[in-house]
Amino acid sequence: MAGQTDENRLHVLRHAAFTARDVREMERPLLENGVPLMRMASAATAHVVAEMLEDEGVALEESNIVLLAGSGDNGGDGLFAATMLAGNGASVTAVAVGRTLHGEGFAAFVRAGGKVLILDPASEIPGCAAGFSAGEAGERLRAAVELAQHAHVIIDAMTGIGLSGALHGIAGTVASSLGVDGTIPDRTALPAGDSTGEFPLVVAVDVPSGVGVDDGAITGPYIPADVTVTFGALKPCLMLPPAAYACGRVTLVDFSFDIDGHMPFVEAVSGDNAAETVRLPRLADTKYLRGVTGLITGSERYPGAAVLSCKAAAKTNIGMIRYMGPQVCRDMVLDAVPEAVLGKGRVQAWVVGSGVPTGETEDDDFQRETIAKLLTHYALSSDDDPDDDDDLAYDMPPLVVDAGALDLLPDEVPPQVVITPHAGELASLLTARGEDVDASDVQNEPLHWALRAHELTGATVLLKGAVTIVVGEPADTDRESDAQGGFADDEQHVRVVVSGRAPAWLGTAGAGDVLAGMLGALLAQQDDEDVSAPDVAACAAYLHGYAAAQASQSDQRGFTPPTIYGSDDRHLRTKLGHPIVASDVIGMIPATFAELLS
Ligand SMILES: NC(=O)C1=CN([C@@H]2O[C@H](COP(=O)(O)OP(=O)(O)OC[C@H]3O[C@@H](n4cnc5c(N)ncnc54)[C@H](OP(=O)(O)O)[C@@H]3O)[C@@H](O)[C@H]2O)[C@@H](O)CC1
Ligand SMILES: Nc1ncnc2c1ncn2[C@@H]1O[C@H](COP(=O)(O)OP(=O)(O)O)[C@@H](O)[C@H]1O
Ligand SMILES: [K+]
Repeated sequence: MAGQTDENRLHVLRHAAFTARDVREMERPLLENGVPLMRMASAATAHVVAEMLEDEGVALEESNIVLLAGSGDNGGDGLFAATMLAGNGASVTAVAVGRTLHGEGFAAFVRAGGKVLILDPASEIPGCAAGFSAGEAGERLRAAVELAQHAHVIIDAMTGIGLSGALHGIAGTVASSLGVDGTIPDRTALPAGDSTGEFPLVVAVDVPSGVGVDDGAITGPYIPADVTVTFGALKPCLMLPPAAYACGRVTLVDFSFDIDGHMPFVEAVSGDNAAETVRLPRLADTKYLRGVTGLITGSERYPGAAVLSCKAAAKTNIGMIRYMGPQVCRDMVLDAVPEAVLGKGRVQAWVVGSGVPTGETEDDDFQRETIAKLLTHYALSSDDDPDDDDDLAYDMPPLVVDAGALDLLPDEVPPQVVITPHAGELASLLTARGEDVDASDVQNEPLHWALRAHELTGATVLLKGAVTIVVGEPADTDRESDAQGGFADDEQHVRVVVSGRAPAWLGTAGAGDVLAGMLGALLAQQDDEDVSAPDVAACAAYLHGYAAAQASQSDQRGFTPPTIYGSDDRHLRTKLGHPIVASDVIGMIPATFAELLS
């Protein structure tokens, strides 16, 4: 049984992220017992840096390393790591970006022969002359940036979980000179978060300094890392977009934290989770018991979306699909899926809007009218004044609202309504509700805006991207407290789940239609009320991503669970894969089920 427990713990460590506050709570008892966490953190960091140099064929004695050190414990971790590297022959310069340096770390570093460059004229670091002129401060800054640009490795230890707001001051200037300012990482998608191997390699200590630790937002300067060595537990920024794209490969140093005693703030779905949401056929099943999905998708303008959504749904383990749409779509759907049933009837879940143009257009009026009529059954009265119709809305089957149906969403809906926008669509939905936001704001702070959309509408929000974020209510939420406006006020009450299973090859026309169909089918087969809508939605994104990975033969993912420091699975370069079209993803759905269920 011990093995089983270890396996569970490992799964949680690799798929759950905890807020900075919880991480501090988890480290406290260990620190009180005198466990030398900083020494453990720095030894692991030094080891990872040495391994990276070895991988690139650079001997430690020949290497130039620049440590960017802040004045907190993150800088302390960096200084002790740098001490070990200097002690083993590396040439290491510590650049102090704050006014102070961790006392013991600094003393050890100097003893090991490390060099120090201080940038702040007002700094108070023993033995380092300060009070230099503004001109000299500028010279020193340029020299530090130049040194770092020509190093083999930059160790980024400016800020860790103690960051507040965007990086400012000297740390901010250093980060924007060496990295980027406020833009999301623009890098080639390589398997296992691999780097291109170009110097300087960047190793982030705990987290890349400057990214939003708890929300993964990018609002200021930071240095994208090739590798992040993180301590104790994953922080949300290592999992949430866009910060996760700035972390590179992640190594987690297990400090034996009491992870069971704390609620993760974000969880990444795994293959096991996805398999659990699949309803296995039963001996006495009928097509109706296996679930029926109704789709009102496609239009005269975009008939292909009807085919993609219907075919994807039909292949995602259900008994039947019903399709409603214009003649051209009906013909194409029947051609692609002769099993489809046309017209109205009982369903266990709906999918609406994929391939339906937004706004008023003549051709598609009928499609939008049908969707609008269906959506009225999901409209809730305002929070303060629940009425009997709300019960009917809560009793409606789950509904996926995609693309051209998003602007028809009622003001407030129950949580079995899952909206599936990309960043631009979420920005439009929020703008229509009075928020001042555009698509790039959503890309920079996706969690914030997904939470806002959930709070405003009550819907489960699936925000698409390389890492897809889903927010909504946990399974055990009771409706009475919702009606009193209880949800979303307290972030603990909101479930945040991500899936980063897909390779970037999936960013191709029609991929969203395929996801909508798969999600509709996965919702139709749920007969366990303990599974929350956000979990089902994230698992649909996982299955979709997995099928895309199979179709493109790619090992690249938006989020790769971390390697546990000290385990044997030292990183191997894996398959990059090849381009695909959305139909290829549908073709791989059966193989995905076979693989995940075996
Ligand atoms: N978890 C664990 O188990 C263990 C954790 N450990 C390590 O401790 C780290 C946490 O250390 P911490 O608490 O000292 O805070 P830290 O991240 O160094 O940040 C404070 C510094 O950042 C600065 N600063 C803040 N905001 C800023 C801004 N916007 N722009 C610019 N500067 C800003 C702030 O400056 P100030 O505001 O004081 O001027 C101060 O200098 C943690 O991440 C991990 O590495 C390990 O050693 C052991 C085990
Ligand atoms: N860089 C990426 N990496 C992985 N998956 C991606 C990436 N970009 C987009 N995707 C996925 O591809 C799909 C695109 O959907 P969408 O934008 O709605 O396309 P369409 O409207 O053409 O169907 C989403 O599931 C999204 O998560
Ligand atoms: K850092």
